Amino acid sequence: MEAATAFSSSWFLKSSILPRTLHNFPNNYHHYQSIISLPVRYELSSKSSSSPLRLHPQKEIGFWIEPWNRKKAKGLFGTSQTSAVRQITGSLTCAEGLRFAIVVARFNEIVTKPLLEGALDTFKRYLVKEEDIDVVWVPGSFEIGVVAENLGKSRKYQAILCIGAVIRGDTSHYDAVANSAASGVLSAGLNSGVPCIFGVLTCDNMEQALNRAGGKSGNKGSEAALTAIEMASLFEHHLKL
Ligand SMILES: Nc1c(NC[C@H](O)[C@H](O)[C@H](O)CO)[nH]c(=O)[nH]c1=O
Ligand SMILES: CC(=O)[C@@H](O)COP(=O)(O)O
Repeated sequence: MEAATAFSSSWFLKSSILPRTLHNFPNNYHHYQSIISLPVRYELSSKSSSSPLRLHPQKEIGFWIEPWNRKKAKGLFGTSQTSAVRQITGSLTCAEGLRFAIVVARFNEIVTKPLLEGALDTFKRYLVKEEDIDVVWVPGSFEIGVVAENLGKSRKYQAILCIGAVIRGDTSHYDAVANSAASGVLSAGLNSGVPCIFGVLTCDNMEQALNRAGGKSGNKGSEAALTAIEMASLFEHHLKL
């Protein structure tokens, strides 16, 4: 996908898609919105206006290099791209139209609120519409799993983002809540078949937590939103049953 974006922005591909090549494309070529044939005797220039290929940076693009040209193409995309192995990843640039639920714990709200804001901001930057996001508040991180599983099973969302902050106290309660939150989110994903993302901080003290909620260590809510988009895209565009 990243390679395809680079193509569309700076290179002009003088070849055109060969129906023969499309016909020969192995297995699941229908997974891709566009398939580019690279007969390797391509010519590149920066004049993209008259390109016969309309590359859309927000669409998944599959590359098919004819077997007899693969040796020559080696190095263009790295060796793995030239083998017969298909590599599949979710995309961050196909987030439009995907729906997300965020389950957020009220406990340690001073931390979870900025984590939520970071997540919402990232969804916005990646073109997820506000109406495609539902935020569900729960009392504490211990409660996240059951709600996430329920939301996953509703089939209304492509990914569920779970946000919480477990901060160590004087007793072993921390371990119980942190472990329950982690296994709850994991089970929710496995049982519902919908990606459930672990955006729950497990910190030794409040300073560590605030640093990760928009402080000097970034915003883990924002990072978790990116993971949610990638996983939602992976499932929606490639792994749908
Ligand atoms: N101590 C923390 C909690 N504790 C509350 C539990 O999550 C739960 O709500 C309660 O045990 C009732 O079932 N929650 C956090 O999210 N973070 C904590 O540090
Ligand atoms: C992780 C917690 O639940 C925490 O608030 C418990 O604190 P303590 O161990 O001092 O009771």
